[in-house]
Amino acid sequence: MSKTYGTGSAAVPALRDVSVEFAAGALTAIMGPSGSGKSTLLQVAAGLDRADTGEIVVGEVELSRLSETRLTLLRRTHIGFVFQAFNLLPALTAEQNVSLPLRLAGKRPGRAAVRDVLARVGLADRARHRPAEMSGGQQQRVAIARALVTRPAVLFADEPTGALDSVTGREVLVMLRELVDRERQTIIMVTHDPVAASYADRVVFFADGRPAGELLRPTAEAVAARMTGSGALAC
Ligand SMILES: Nc1ncnc2c1ncn2[C@@H]1O[C@H](COP(=O)(O)OP(=O)(O)OP(=O)(O)O)[C@@H](O)[C@H]1O
Repeated sequence: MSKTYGTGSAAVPALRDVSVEFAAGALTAIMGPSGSGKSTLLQVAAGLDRADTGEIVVGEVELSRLSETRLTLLRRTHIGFVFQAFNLLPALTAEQNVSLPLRLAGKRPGRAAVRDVLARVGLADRARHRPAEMSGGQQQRVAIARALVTRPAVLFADEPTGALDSVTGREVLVMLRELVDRERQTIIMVTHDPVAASYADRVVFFADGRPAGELLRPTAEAVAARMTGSGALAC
C-alpha cells in the first residue's frame, strides 16, 4: 500500500509501496525514526484512515473496498485501538468507559462481560473508579480493556507506554504479553522504546515509509543496537 499526505509541492509520502504481514496470535512491534510512517501504517491498517493504493486485509476482510459505513462497523467489532494518551472519558467509571464500544455498537453491555474484561487486565477491583482516581498504568489498562471488550481480531497500540514511567509501563507490557500468551490475542504496537519492543515476538523496523529490516525474538540490547546502526548484521 501507499499513502501520501497533501498534494503537489506539499505532498508528503508517508508509506511507499509497503508490503508487510503481521502474524495472528503474536505481538509485533513497529519501530523507526520519527516521521518514518509508523503511525500512518497503524491508522491505515486499523481502518481509521485510507491508503491511496493497495490492499489492507484483516483476517478475511479487505478494508479498502468497504464503504465508510461498513468500515465503521468492522472497526467497532474487529479492531481495537489504544493510544498513548489513554483517551478515557473522565466523568465515567472504568466500567462505563469499557462498556462504551458496546453501547456505540447498539448492544446492551452485560455487566458480567464488562467485569470479565476488567479482570483480564487485572482491574477487577477498580470497576467503580473514575480515571482521576487511578494511576496512569491503570488508566491505560482500562483503555486496553475498552479496546478488548468487543473481542477484536487485532489490537493496535500506538506507543501504549509512551506516557507511563518505566515501572507502570512494564506492568502494561507484561499484561499485553499475557494477552498474547494466554489468549492468542493479535497485537501490533508502535514503540520508540527498545525495552517495550523486547516484549514482542518480532520487531519490524521502518525507515522512510517502508519496512527496513526485522528482528525475531528481540532482546532490548539487539533492538537498541539495530536502532543505532551497530546491529545491522543482527537483522
Ligand atoms: N495529517 C498529516 N498531514 C500531513 N502530513 C502528515 C500527516 N500525518 C503525518 N504526516 C507526515 O507523514 C510522515 C509519516 O508520519 P507518521 O506520523 O506516520 O510517522 P511516525 O513514524 O509515526 O512518526 P513519530 O514517531 O514522530 O510519531 C511524516 O513526514 C509526517 O510529517
